[in-house]
Amino acid sequence: MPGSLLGALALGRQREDLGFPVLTYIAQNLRPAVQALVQGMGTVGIRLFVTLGRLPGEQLPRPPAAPGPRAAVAVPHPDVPAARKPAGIAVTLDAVAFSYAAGSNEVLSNIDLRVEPGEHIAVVGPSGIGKSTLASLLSGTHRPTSGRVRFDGVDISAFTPRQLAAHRAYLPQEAYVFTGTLRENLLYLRDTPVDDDELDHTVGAVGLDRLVSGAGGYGGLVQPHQLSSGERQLIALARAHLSPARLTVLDEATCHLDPAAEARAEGAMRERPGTLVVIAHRISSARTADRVLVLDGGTPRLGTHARLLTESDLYRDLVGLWSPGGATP
Ligand SMILES: Nc1ncnc2c1ncn2[C@@H]1O[C@H](COP(=O)(O)OP(=O)(O)OP(=O)(O)O)[C@@H](O)[C@H]1O
Repeated sequence: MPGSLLGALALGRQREDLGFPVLTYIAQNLRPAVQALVQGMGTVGIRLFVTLGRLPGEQLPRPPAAPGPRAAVAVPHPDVPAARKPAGIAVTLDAVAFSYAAGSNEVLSNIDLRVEPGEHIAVVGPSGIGKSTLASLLSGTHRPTSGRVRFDGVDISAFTPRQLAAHRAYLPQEAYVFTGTLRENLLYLRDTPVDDDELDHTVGAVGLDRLVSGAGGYGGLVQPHQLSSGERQLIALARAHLSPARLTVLDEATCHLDPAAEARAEGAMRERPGTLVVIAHRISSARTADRVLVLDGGTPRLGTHARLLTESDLYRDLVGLWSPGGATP
């Protein structure tokens, strides 16, 4: 691998949680050719097949700061449990469109979406449909070509990277861990003191206990290259759990964890106060979400798992193919 690419990868790792996922950009640059090949084969079935590689199940073999023009209107959605409403950010997309280059096709067109404060949304859809692009737009790492993204009614296009980082934690697939103590790594997004009780709570909830004891406690030194991909993801998840962010966007941020570890970590993020958007890596993420956003290239559908099973052919296909025994809620 050329030195410059290694340097760029290192830079991407350094900045990912602050909204500069250079590594993600590099990875995405390699995607179009592969996805063009798959899409060129021209069947929805093939695209679903690729997507199901990201939604593995037990029975399937793994296949290859100024107020914006619109004030925040806190109208709770009836599907959102009342106990979780107060703590999170309301995220709205108004007629959002995005293309990666001037004159190229829009990856996302005319997207209207409102995520309620404290709500947990899972995003599903065929490979290459724009889920990661949506995650980047929601977290402010990409700016819409047209339309607006708002946090609590405020257009985020004027936010500085520091302001964005104060509002939301964005975790892409490749987790950033740096050489330093475990405590330094865990508190990287935190600007207020944390006592060991709080650290213990997060570590226990996310499932990082074994790594903490292996490191000899929070003062133990962490070397990124000595950790597995899953361990790095757990550190990044614990860091987000400890952060003040009221919006967390997980873009396949648990993909290197086994199903049990993923369920535990995602459960911890779900219990944490705040709004949560998960680009679903397994269909279990969709089952546990308040609502699921199905991207299919047309108008996105947003609904509960149960409702989508009856109303969305694509969603039913995804769930049914994941679980051949039947698409049961
Ligand atoms: N940096 C980029 N430059 C140009 N095109 C890109 C870039 N990143 C993604 N794309 C294209 O945008 C489209 C949507 O990609 P995106 O990664 O958002 O889809 P996805 O649904 O997350 O896919 P997957 O499930 O495979 O991860 C794809 O056609 C992809 O090739």
